[in-house]
Amino acid sequence: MERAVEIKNLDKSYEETPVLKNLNLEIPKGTVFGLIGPNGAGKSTLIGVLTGLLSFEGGDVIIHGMKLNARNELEIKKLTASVLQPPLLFEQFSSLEFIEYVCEIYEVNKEGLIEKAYSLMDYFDIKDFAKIKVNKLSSGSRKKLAFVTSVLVEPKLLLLDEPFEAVDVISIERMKNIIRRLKQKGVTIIVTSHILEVVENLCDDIAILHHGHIKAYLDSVSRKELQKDSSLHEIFEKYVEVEQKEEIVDWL
Ligand SMILES: Nc1ncnc2c1ncn2[C@@H]1O[C@H](COP(=O)(O)OP(=O)(O)OP(=O)(O)O)[C@@H](O)[C@H]1O
Repeated sequence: MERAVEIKNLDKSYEETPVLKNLNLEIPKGTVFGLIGPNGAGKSTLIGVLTGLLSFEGGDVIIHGMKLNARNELEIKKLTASVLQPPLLFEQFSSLEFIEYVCEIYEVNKEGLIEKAYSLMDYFDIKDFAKIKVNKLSSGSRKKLAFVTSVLVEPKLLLLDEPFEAVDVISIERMKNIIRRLKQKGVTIIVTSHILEVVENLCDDIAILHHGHIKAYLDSVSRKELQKDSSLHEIFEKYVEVEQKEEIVDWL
């Protein structure tokens, strides 16, 4: 199986604090990959490293066979799009101006682009905001605008950090439809989410990240085996060794 992403012995710290520790991970091409883990596990940091926005101290990150370094950075950025948490938007642009600006950076073919942008905005009920400034949008609409833009730049690798957070249930279903459609077209999608039901039914392989380590890698075979008797929620609890703390709120 070809790999979209290979991460070898990755070390990433913020100042003196290590966050990703000797992390190894391989993500198959053309799949939807779920990255789950408790708050502070390092999911956004890992996504940030993959976007090329965050530097790292040790190890190798290889995307589509290219090592992430100064020489390949631009080429890798061109084949990668992301929805970050919080989404990275330009506040003084209108939604449509933002889309057009990002598409220009990615050198997307302009023919039919506006029509495509409007149809996707319509699908996510943000068409009425096309001429509205980004800083006036609600948090859900901001997320949807970031998602729509990331689709329009036609990436080979799509990084989605909490794409469903703040998004209504109808739009979550529609995002899932688009993600499945992109997968059919051969795009690799990496998704982080705390909504395990969505991860469970959307993703192929799933990794559980905890304290900067991959605690479990669930591929289709191990998922079938483990999920015979347990839900993803139970598997998650097991791997992150959830501490029972009910007595702490006894006073309530
Ligand atoms: N810019 C930063 N400077 C210093 N520490 C940071 C910075 N960003 C994140 N951290 C720390 O790194 C650790 C991992 O954070 P990260 O945001 O990657 O986790 P996460 O798994 O995405 O969490 P969540 O589910 O809460 O979004 C946390 O301890 C966090 O406090």
